[in-house]
Amino acid sequence: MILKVGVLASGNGTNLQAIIDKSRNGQIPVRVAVVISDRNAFALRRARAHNIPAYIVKPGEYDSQREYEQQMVDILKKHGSELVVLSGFMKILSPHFIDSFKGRIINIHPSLIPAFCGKGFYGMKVHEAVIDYGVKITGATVHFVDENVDSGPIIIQKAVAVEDSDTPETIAQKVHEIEHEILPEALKLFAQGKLKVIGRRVFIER
Ligand SMILES: Nc1nc2c(c(=O)[nH]1)N[C@@H](CN(C=O)c1ccc(C(=O)N[C@@H](CCC(=O)O)C(=O)O)cc1)CN2
Ligand SMILES: NCC(=O)N[C@@H]1O[C@H](COP(=O)([O-])[O-])[C@@H](O)[C@H]1O
Repeated sequence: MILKVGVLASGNGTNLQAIIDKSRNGQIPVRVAVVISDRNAFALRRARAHNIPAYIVKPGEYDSQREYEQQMVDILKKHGSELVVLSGFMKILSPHFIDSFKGRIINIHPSLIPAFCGKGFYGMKVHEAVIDYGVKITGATVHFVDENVDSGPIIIQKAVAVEDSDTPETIAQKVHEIEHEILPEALKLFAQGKLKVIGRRVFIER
């Protein structure tokens, strides 16, 4: 059974590219049905290069957060999205959007949640905070999305060492490599129906 996913992205789209590549070569039972961004992100160019419908939906063009989010919901449902993937998406979604896809929204975050997450922690800001704090490991997290930020049940995490020579840029590169592995894996597990959420915990049927 091929899972149709809708992707929301605000940036370069390397995680989107990983999903596209692994779905096209049959590694994961997934098809990217639509991509939406809040800005003219390079991720949209990646989608169009593979003939995937791609939309810019700008929050500032709507009278309310609800109308903005409803436009995205309508597009996602028009394209048959069964799971919504936040792949470097930079807008915090309200309960209206969350309720429209209850239990069917996942996010990739570039740290080991609950460290370095929440409002204000995105992109390079996360890796800068990792260096500033002096932690010895970091990594990436795939989690279900709820109405709070980066607080949903965790699906997969993978860690990497922070070396003395590391910079935010070198950490970003190492974390990206992890992300491009664990996000597709999480999609595969969801598509196979192998994720069971009990309270805050996600149990994976092996
Ligand atoms: N309801 C939820 N919405 C979103 C979640 C979530 O877990 N629950 N995850 C984020 C993605 N994210 C971290 O993984 C994240 C994205 C953005 C921010 C943030 O502080 N954004 C700034 C605006 C930045 C911009 O517009 O460029 C802000 O809101 O002030 C924090 C975490 C996606 N949505
Ligand atoms: N808090 C959200 C956040 O910081 N997300 C991060 O944005 C990057 C997007 O990269 P990409 O556009 O190349 O996939 C990724 O590192 C992702 O974890």
